[in-house]
Amino acid sequence: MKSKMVETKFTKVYFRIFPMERMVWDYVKILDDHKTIYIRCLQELAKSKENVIPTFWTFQTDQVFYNNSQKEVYDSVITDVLDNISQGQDVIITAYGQTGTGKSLTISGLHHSYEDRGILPRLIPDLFRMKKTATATRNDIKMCIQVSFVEISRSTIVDLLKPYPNLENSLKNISKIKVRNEDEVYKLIFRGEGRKEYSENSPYPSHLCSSICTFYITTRNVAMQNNQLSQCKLHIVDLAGTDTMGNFSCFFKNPHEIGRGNLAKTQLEQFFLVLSADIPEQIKVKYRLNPIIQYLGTSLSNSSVLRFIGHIRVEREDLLLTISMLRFGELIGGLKASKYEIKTDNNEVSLEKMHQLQEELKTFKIENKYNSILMHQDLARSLNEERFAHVQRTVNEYLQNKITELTLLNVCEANIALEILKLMCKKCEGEKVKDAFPAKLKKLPSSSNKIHPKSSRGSTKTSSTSTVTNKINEEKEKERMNMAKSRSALSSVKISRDTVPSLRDSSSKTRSKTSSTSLLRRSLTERRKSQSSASNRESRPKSKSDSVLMPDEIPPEYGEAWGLYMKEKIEEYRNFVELYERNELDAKTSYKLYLTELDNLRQIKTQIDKFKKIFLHQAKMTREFQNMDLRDEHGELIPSEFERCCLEEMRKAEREHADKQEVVLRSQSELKMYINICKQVKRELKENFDQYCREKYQMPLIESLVDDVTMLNIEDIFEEAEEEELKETKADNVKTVENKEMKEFERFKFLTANEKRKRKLYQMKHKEWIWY
Ligand SMILES: Nc1ncnc2c1ncn2[C@@H]1O[C@H](COP(=O)(O)OP(=O)(O)OP(=O)(O)O)[C@@H](O)[C@H]1O
Repeated sequence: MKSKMVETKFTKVYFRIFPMERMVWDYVKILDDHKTIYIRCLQELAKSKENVIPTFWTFQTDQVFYNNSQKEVYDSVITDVLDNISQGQDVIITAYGQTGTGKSLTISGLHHSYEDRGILPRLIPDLFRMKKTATATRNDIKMCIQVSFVEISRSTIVDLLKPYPNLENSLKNISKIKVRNEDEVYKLIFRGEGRKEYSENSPYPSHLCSSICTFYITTRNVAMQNNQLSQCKLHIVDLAGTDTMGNFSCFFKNPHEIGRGNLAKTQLEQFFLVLSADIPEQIKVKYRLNPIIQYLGTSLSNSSVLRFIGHIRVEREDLLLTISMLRFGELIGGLKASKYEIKTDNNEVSLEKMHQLQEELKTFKIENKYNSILMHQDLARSLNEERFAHVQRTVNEYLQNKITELTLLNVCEANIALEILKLMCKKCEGEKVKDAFPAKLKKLPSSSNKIHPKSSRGSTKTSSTSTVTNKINEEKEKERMNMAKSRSALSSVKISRDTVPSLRDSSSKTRSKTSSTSLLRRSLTERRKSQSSASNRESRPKSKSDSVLMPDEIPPEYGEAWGLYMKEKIEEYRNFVELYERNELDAKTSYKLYLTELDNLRQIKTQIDKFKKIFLHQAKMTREFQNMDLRDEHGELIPSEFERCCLEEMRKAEREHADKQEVVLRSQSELKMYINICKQVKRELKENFDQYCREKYQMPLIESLVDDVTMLNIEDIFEEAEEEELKETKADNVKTVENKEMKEFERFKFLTANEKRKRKLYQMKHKEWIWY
């Protein structure tokens, strides 16, 4: 395969400035070209140097975004990216920067409106459009898209495409899901978004770890043997925010969480330092310590398309971090170009291959023609009397051991030979020869009458000539002679079953006919032979109640007994179903209520934290600032009015929190109760069925199955509730929203919320309550 080596620079670095209500441009300036950015030298900001002429650091970028819409950012960053992907080149798009500067908004924007959706949701329809264009013109080209979505902290990897708890030990176990349309990807990423780790106390959904969404795009030419044309990866990375302890922007993060973000950025920086150095040997993946670098693997090299979007603030307190981000960008931007191999002549290759394949196809076609002539030729037309006589002779000789092999030219001859053999067998058993000749032979043309005994017999009715009769008699005599000879030979003839498929089939039919016993026993043996219970379930008639109360735990062997039970004990069965469905409905309602209450509880908790960490702190600072350290006669500090108000509000919220906890616990036990009733109904139904089996067949259900009612999976009920919700949202949206893509985006949002709840629920189930 020919290829072209090109030396190109694929790295681009962008910066997005966080907008403020009142922007102060004293420390940061942007040139009109929107590519050069100036940052005030920090040394000059010291008090002693207040009146010096300001000097600035200069940084060159590929574009600086300030007050740009999400669409503008997307259009700039994605230029050429889709072309690179279609050529099979790996792409990494990364957002990095200080905490709360808009990385997640740029990358996902999933928590925002459709208009403010980020790069990831905008790329999805474009990717599928690309797939459509690539496959539209050529039927032999197929493109497959798979998705992975992971969250990486200091040293652990979480698979966001699996339900919580989804911690993975190895990169090999990360799921890679094939997606066929936008809807499927949206569902996955919205769910994954909900499974991420968020800060509990931040005023916006702040991510504590880095996340990577990867698309694996494989193009194949199905007409070729070695059919993979290209395979590439598109990684979309949202790095954890970096920060400094004590900064107001990260008040909700603990030192561990801040350290995690800083470490990720520092290790990446180190890696790029080595990449940019002129070292002859590329760093091997196994030396990449950081899990993000390991995960990105060979995609993280200077021959891939790299798009880095730095996020910065321009306030004085953030300048140090801003400069650090710009320097990081400068380092990436300065990466040396590397040689990249582009397959330039796919068409040439495919043409060459195409010629070869066409030649092969020609040969196959001719071979196939001959085969079909030999296989399907009609007996009456193609097997003339000489040939028929020859077959008969050959079979006789074979039976008399004169020859060791039966040479037959086609299936027709084989059929005739078999018929003759069959006939011989019958003769051996003393049956009449006359009636035993195959019906097919009657149809032979009249020319064959001379030889064909049955046809000859027919012709005797009409023909009066003695020659014909004589010939018939001769034939009969001959036949008799042959039979006598062959009788002795026949005892030594062994016809292998493998060479006669029809024999094999008929014998199996006979076997199956004779193996019938009682209903249940037969059902047991037959069903045991069948492969999986899943396929059995598919073949069963499906009614709603059947799916509810003919659960997996009843073995498929009991299927027929279950059918009879449903007929005979229908009243009892209906009662069970009714009770089960009523409780299941109650469980669903109760679950929804429980989640709402849980949400309320969380909100109150956030409010309490806000009072504790922000308002009270502010009140205290204000009092200290105003030097209002008033003390009572016992020397106790008298709180200011502001502090008193905050304390009062906080206590009120704490009382509310305690009440809400009570409500949550109550709804939790209510939910448990409904689930237990459902389980009980199932158990009782099984016992009832077991009783029925004992009475009817004197055969109980397997003991362990009666006792062990599979845990009624609460997640199943919730999944169902979720699906219902999805349908409802879909229906609602159809009424209100016009735009199709917008509808899709908005209707999947609740999936994120649901996943967050599920994660919380899991954590709460496995955690002890903290009482205030
Ligand atoms: N360019 C912008 N325009 C308007 N709002 C913005 C912009 N950038 C960020 N925000 C807002 O700032 C808040 C923080 O944004 P976002 O969550 O994207 O930051 P982040 O860098 O991902 O934070 P973290 O590091 O904590 O995850 C959000 O409420 C977001 O809406």
